[in-house]
Amino acid sequence: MPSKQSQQKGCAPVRRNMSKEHLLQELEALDFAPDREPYLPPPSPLVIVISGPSGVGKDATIKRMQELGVPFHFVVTATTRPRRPGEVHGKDYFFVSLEEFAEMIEKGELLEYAVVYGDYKGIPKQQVREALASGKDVVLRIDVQGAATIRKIIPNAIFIFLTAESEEELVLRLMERKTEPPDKLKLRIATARQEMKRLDEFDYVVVNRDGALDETVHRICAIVEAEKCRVRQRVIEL
Ligand SMILES: Nc1nc2c(ncn2[C@@H]2O[C@H](COP(=O)(O)OP(=O)(O)O)[C@@H](O)[C@H]2O)c(=O)[nH]1
Ligand SMILES: Nc1ncnc2c1ncn2[C@@H]1O[C@H](COP(=O)(O)OP(=O)(O)O)[C@@H](O)[C@H]1O
Repeated sequence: MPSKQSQQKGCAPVRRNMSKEHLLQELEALDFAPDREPYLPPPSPLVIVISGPSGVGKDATIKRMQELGVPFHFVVTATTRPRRPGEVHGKDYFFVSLEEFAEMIEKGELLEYAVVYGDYKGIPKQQVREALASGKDVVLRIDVQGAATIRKIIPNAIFIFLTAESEEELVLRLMERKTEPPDKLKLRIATARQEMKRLDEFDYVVVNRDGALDETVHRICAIVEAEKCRVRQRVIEL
């Protein structure tokens, strides 16, 4: 039963009266040497897919996680889409030509690729493999069709669907972002309507509420923490 004092502190750690060495000497005298091997191996590195319609806040969420020093490897994917103002090659995307992209496909360098809003996008396989081998959890920020492909290739990945509170909020964000001309905006909104119908292909859904980006980051980290406590670990074979 914790002492009155520790009860007052809540769950303060109960301090040992004797040093660990002293206790182990006593145990030795009893001719008993406990096994020092850890009971459990460290949790397996995870593949975390963050997907959802254009404009829900995938990029903003990942940028915020990076600012907060969340220790995931955020995969930089390849695209033939022209670079937007402020985007950096090798950071936001590997911006490549159509020929270069075709060569990546030819050489089998892509784990997955798709045409997304008229541009090619693809996941460099080696980058994912190296990140996992280094023991890091890997985040894939891909569209809904890409998530479906990854679910076939890496069934043990964790699939998180990010959404805005409403279609109106989504459209306002896309308009405010000013990255698409009106005709392309319409395509993204029409695509978003279809993508919202595929929510049940995912394991988790996180609503990225207006002005609550840190709450979104916290929720995603909480999902990953819980997944690391699974008895049956999601071991990734790639
Ligand atoms: N399938 C797939 N989708 C990707 C890949 N890289 C990025 N995407 C997704 O492509 C979609 C369009 O990305 P982008 O052109 O940056 O537009 P945004 O989503 O409006 O910022 C987004 O949902 C990205 O998550 C990839 O390698 N594969
Ligand atoms: N929680 C939020 N509250 C308000 N605006 C947001 C939030 N998350 C993202 N945004 C804004 O919405 C727009 C779309 O976000 P972005 O990360 O580009 O979406 P996606 O990568 O999913 O296309 C951006 O201008 C971004 O700054």
